[in-house]
Amino acid sequence: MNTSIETQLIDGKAFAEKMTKEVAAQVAELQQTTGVTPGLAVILVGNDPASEVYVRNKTKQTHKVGMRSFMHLLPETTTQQELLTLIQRLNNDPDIHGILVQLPLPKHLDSDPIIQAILPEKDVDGLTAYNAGKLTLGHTDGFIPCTPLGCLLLLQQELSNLRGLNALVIGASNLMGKPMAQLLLNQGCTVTIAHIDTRNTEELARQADILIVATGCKELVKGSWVKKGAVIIDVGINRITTEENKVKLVGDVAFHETLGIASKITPVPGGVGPVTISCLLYNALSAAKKKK
Ligand SMILES: NC(=O)C1=CN([C@@H]2O[C@H](COP(=O)(O)OP(=O)(O)OC[C@H]3O[C@@H](n4cnc5c(N)ncnc54)[C@H](OP(=O)(O)O)[C@@H]3O)[C@@H](O)[C@H]2O)C=CC1
Ligand SMILES: Nc1nc(=O)c2c([nH]1)NC[C@@H]1CN(c3ccc(C(=O)N[C@@H](CCC(=O)O)C(=O)O)cc3)C=[N+]21
Ligand SMILES: [Mg+2]
Repeated sequence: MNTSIETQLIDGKAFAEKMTKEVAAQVAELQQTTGVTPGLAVILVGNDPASEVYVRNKTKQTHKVGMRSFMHLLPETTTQQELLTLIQRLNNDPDIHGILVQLPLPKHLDSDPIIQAILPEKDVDGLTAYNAGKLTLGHTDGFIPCTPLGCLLLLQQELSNLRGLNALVIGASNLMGKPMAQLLLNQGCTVTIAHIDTRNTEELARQADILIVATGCKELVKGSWVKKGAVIIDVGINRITTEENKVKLVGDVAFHETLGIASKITPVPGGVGPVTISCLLYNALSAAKKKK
């Protein structure tokens, strides 16, 4: 039988607006009670298209909630040492509570030592060994990477209980796939991670109740890969040029093919992206609160 079901869109934008309002109220309260204004420093080296989308929206939202935003737009030619020196300076600056280095960095830079130079208490992206270790151990007092945290919050809104569900995470980066899998495991899901060398990703996808895709390959996941009734979280941000010569964003899932098969899916744009930003603001607020 080939009956089609109604696929619901998960409104990340609306979720993010609610969360951002809550953060704004807490920023105002923190200011009143302690005089502290949370400050977030963002470092972007060169020009990665997905990072540019992120930086644009982030700067707007940071100001909207009453935080300070310190943008460091550095040329493609920046050296490893220059970047390390900047991070040292931000680590020592009491007005900066959170530091975020946009990934990927240009190829001539070695990103891991740069990330690890960030003080764990300012690591609002949750990428240092300290915070990644906290997540793995199930501690709840470290910083959780913003995108997987946002995906989890959306899933918790849509599904009352994640326990026992089969979850497939496609993509295994330190920024997204790995922490996502860990979060889902901590919630009681049976988790599988697929990556570039996985041989049967399609077959694994067909068994997944929850499908989370973060690969940077536009429209990788086809409708035929999706189990009927699955919940899909599409993390991909890919810029394409349409036949009418317009630039638009598409995800890592062939969105239209999943309609009638998935029970719920996050659109791109308007899905995970805005929630990532709210989670970043939330983490920056937490960093400032711990400092007071
Ligand atoms: N909406 C949002 O808020 C955010 C969106 N993004 C977007 O999500 C995507 C992924 O980001 P990120 O995790 O940082 O990217 P990375 O490039 O760091 O990681 C991609 C991962 O996907 C794997 N992969 C690549 N191609 C395939 C494939 N065909 N099949 C299975 N696995 C594959 C890679 O495997 P291997 O390493 O083995 O090559 C790697 O593990 C990007 O489009 C990015 O722009 C990212 C963060 C936030
Ligand atoms: N250290 C690090 N941490 C990251 O979290 C990180 C990163 N590097 N590098 C780049 C990716 C990408 N990313 C996005 C976040 C929000 C939107 C976003 O706001 N998206 C809107 C776009 C709306 C629009 O402008 O069209 C949406 O999807 O609706 C996009 C992309 C975070 N990333
Ligand atoms: Mg990356």
